Amino acid sequence: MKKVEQSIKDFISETIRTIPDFPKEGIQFKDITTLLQDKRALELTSYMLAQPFRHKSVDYVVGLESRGFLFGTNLAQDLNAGFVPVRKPGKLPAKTLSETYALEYGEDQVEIHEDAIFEGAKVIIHDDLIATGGTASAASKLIERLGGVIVGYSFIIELSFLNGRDQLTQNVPVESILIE
Ligand SMILES: O=P(O)(O)OC[C@H]1O[C@H](OP(=O)(O)OP(=O)(O)O)[C@H](O)[C@@H]1O
Ligand SMILES: Nc1ncnc2[nH]cnc12
Repeated sequence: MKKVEQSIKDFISETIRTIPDFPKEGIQFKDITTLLQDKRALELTSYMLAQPFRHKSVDYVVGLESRGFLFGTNLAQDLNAGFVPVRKPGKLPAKTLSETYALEYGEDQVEIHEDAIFEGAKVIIHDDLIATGGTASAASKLIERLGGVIVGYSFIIELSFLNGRDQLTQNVPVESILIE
């Protein structure tokens, strides 16, 4: 990796704080609010998220509620794509598809508007963090049920010891700025 890229990663990493035992005992919670507060980290994170996909044709960036919304719309604009939210249950107003999944802590459900993407659309799934991969995998199923084609995954942080990437659609590039 280029030296400058590594120093950007080191800088971004330093702006993220780890909160022990939140929201449950044993979870080392990665808090990106401190990254968001820092205008340079904010700009560099946007830059680093877009970098691997700049020359790819992308129709939509799908952002996962809620922290996947923070950089998701910006990433969509950088890639000349639209933005589609995947939300927690009962939040989207029109007709939806749902998928249930297991979290690192607990269980949840995600939904997408059934008219959100067209058949054959090229989609990048973005979230702040991948842990077990349950959320991104459930979102992948929603997109594939709508006939979308996942062409990339984009995360700020990957907790690689949880092997979340094994849950994702195979043979699709997974781009994480920071791998722990
Ligand atoms: O890979 P997984 O094990 O599925 O975990 C990752 C998900 O967990 C966090 O979201 P959370 O459910 O805490 O919701 P929030 O973004 O609304 O805070 C994170 O932002 C990811 O969406
Ligand atoms: N350790 C963690 N930190 C922040 N968000 C998470 N979502 C799942 N696990 C997490």
